[in-house]
Amino acid sequence: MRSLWQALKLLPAVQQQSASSLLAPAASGTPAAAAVLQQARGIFTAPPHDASSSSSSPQAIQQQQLREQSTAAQPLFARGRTDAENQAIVKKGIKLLGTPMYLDMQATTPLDPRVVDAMLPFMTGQFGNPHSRTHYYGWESEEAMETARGEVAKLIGADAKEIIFTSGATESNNLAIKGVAQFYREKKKHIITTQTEHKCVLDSCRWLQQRGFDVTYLPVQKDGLVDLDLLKSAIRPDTALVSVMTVNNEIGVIQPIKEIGDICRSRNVFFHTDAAQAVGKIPLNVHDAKVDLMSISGHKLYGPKGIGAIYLRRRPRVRVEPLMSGGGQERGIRSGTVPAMLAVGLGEAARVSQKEMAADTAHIIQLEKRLREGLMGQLTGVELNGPNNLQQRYPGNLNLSFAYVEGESLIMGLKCSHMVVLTLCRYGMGRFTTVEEVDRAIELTVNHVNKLRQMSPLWEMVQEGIDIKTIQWSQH
Ligand SMILES: Cc1ncc(COP(=O)(O)O)c(C=O)c1O
Repeated sequence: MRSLWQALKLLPAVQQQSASSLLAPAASGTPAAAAVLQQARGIFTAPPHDASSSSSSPQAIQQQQLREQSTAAQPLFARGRTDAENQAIVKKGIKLLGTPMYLDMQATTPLDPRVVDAMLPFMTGQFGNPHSRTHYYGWESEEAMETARGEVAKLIGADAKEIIFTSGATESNNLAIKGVAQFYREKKKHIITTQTEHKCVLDSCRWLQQRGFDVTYLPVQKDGLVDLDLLKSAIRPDTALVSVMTVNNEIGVIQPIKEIGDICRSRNVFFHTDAAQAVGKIPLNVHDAKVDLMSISGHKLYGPKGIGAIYLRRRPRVRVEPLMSGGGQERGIRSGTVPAMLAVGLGEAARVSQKEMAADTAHIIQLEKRLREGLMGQLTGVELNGPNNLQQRYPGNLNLSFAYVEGESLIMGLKCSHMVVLTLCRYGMGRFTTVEEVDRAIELTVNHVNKLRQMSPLWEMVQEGIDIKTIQWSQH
């Protein structure tokens, strides 16, 4: 029946159009959508390492030319805006200081043009409810949703049946922590996590504590890593779940999830990892790491906001109590219509991330080195927060402390980074970050740190050779 309907192709013409033709009607039928997209709308470009650029077909050459034109003309942050819009932003003082730049990739990442392309048909003609079983519109949405599920699964070495779509990592973390705790509550009442988890993990644990569960919040070491001996000693016979994030959003530390997985499996405890900052950025395999539950966020891997997923292991099976009651979609674990368009975006983001991971990593490592060396070469009193090696730290997150500078003033001056606590500055780089953006960040940081230090009495003392650790500070 289904194939008959498919064969009939009863689709409005618009469904057959690509993103390029929808956005740039004059250019329809010409090159791949990503290239036309950027021409038509000024959307950011794919980086030079995009695999398609290596081909020498006329299409690929044209794509490359468009990319170069666009990259040269406008930095990422400005792309997609008119000059007047950029001017307005400058006036408002938002983010811009002369040259636009975006270095907050932990907060969110821009959509990859390939993702936009994949999603567009599902914003227009292909609008069916993926759970509608009786007509073609439903089936084609369902098929696209299942393809996307497969891509997400592939990226983390899972089976598609183990992937449940959610609204993002916040929901996935809530579902993992509250869901496991509540499902196994008759036998187990204890959860272990760390003090440096994302707020949605910590708040879910607090929520459980208010309902009679016990939670151990493990401290981390100076470099942000979990102490495995401490973890082992914290596990109790009634421990249901250990939740430790894969990559930390503030300092980029990569936790030893394989070792944690081994410990948990050997003690018969489920292991959940919030991998929002890791999926699509570093190689992950749920079997190698013996992960039982994994949280994924679409907008951290160049996919759309408002979609995410949770990996739930089938063998040995992990069960969760759903957070919501409803139509029983997603195997009864997550009721509510899956937004097929967003799921398709997440699937494409996962596919592209897998394909680009090596190139992304090489690109980001170069940028990180340039930024770190650029800052440390021109400023003294700069310290790296987190491990000083890229086996244990994601390079797209460079978190630095600037001594003798009040952090808030620095952040206000830079308008580029994210403030963690005073004197810390997080620089978040990704697939679309350019060398120009990094150089601009170096220039601005050096200028502002020097300016602020000139106003700092502490800095003056240090310059005079006074060891400020020996000073007795008055409380008045
Ligand atoms: C580590 C971590 N977990 C969870 C989240 C929440 O993700 P989402 O925005 O998809 O709910 C974030 C995003 O800031 C994050 O960095």
